[in-house]
Amino acid sequence: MILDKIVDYKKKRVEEEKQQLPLGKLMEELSCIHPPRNFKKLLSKENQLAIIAEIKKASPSKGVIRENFDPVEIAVCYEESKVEAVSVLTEDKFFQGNNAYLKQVRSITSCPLLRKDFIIEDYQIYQSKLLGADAILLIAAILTKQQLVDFQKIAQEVGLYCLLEVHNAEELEKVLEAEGEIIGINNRNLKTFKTTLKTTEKLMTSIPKDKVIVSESGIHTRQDMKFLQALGVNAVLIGEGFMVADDIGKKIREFRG
Ligand SMILES: O=C(O)c1ccccc1NCC(=O)[C@H](O)[C@H](O)COP(=O)(O)O
Repeated sequence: MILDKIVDYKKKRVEEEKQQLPLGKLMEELSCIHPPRNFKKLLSKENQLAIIAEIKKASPSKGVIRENFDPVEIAVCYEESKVEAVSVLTEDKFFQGNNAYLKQVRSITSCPLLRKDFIIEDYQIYQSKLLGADAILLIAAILTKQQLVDFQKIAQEVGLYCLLEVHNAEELEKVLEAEGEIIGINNRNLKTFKTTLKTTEKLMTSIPKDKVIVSESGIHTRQDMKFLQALGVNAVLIGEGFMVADDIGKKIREFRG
């Protein structure tokens, strides 16, 4: 499965990153920790479907999505369009992302930033903070319940929110046991790459009302937004739907209706 390949590569990549900047040195650079921008509050506005807009050049399912890719230009457009948060893909091999993109985007926007990567080690959590993230993604499919608990604790200590991602009932149970507060339902089946919003519709019913719910992947139209809002979802995470647009601002206005 693609996740296994991504995780295998990630393990090697993190080892290289540790050689370049060992944890001790990274922690020294983190000596002054700023609180995160309020990712959770911005996603849970009453009567409004919040948008997390993703900066995503390529993906394993689609290959290159945006040829003319300038992360800073895209971030400026997202900020001008008043999205609630921005997600920056930093994974380099499968998504053609880069840690530098997160740093660059941080320097030009005050929007809350989600670091979108495959977190499998403590090191990456501290690194996310240093790169300027306000939130990180924790994927239940690649982490144990204990890792979800431990990683959330570290994230809280350094001032990062966590978006805990699930795709099925078993993963959701794990995330609820780990007391995740912001739950992302990934509509993409990572075996087939197919997306269906029915995944959100189905899993929503088992999520307590006090959680913030983000529907992720495969959201392509205003109709999709309306469908998810009617279900009671708090926020959507959209990558490809914006990345394929010539005029991203216009596309966001279309999605908002
Ligand atoms: O996008 C993929 O093909 C993919 C494959 C394997 C693991 C993760 C993948 N996507 C990561 C994401 O979560 C999406 O980038 C995000 O939800 C936005 O999805 P979309 O709007 O469909 O681009």
